[in-house]
Amino acid sequence: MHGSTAMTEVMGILNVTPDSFSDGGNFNTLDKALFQAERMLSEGATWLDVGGESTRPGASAVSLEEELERVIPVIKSITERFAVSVSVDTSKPQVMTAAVAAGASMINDVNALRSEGALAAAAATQAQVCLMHMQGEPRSMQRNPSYTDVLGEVKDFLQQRVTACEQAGIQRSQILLDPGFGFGKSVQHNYQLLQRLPELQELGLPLLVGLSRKSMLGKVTGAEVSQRLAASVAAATIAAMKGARIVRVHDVRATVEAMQVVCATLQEEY
Ligand SMILES: Nc1nc2[nH]c(SCC(=O)O)nc2c(=O)[nH]1
Repeated sequence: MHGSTAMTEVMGILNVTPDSFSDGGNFNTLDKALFQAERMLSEGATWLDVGGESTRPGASAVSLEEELERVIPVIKSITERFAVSVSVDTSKPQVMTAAVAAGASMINDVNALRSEGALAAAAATQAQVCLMHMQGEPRSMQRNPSYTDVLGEVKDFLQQRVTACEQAGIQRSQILLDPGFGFGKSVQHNYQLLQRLPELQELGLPLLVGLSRKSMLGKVTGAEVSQRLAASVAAATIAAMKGARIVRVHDVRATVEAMQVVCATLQEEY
């Protein structure tokens, strides 16, 4: 029983890549992003994760200028208008610095601050930091992921990154950890990590997980990306029951209601 009186928080995904607002219409990217942000907040998200570079396997790289142009105006507008915590999904130190200056309060780095200058940039802000495990690079990570003990190796990697952060002057109280579902893992690896999530709690830091609409869910349901709501809510529920502090999702309303059921279940007293 991983009872915790605090309800698992829901982080809404706000991708500001060109294809993420391809629904036509005459709004510009910023307007669409603000509309989405407001909708996710009204649905109960307490975090919004703003990302300008897709980290899907095989995604093309985005220049620093382009990434700044995409995410900074959105982060600035959201934090000026709404009472919500914003994380920036980036691996570039310059984007980290600018995003926190624009109002972001978490740096969400799928590369766990391994880029040149990233540790120093994060340390210079007082922002929270999410360190995520990835085996290999987005371009090639899904070719042939292999582990002797996936949980043990993910845990060791995260511990090493925490140590690197502490040596750079980042406090443990600023750090969250993330096993990185889908980032250099087979379907089996992903489900082993989800099943053994409580063992990552032994690192003593809050866990953030991203399972929403991922291919590990498609593989077992046969559902297309847009048809993975039930599987995504189920996965978020399992993660929350196993101690996740934040779940990063596309479908905020449904997930918030699932978290309310988890919270009622894990409460000790009535
Ligand atoms: N912290 C964290 N950040 C993420 N950014 C993405 S992008 C791929 C997708 O959403 O399918 N996944 C994650 C995740 O799992 N954890």
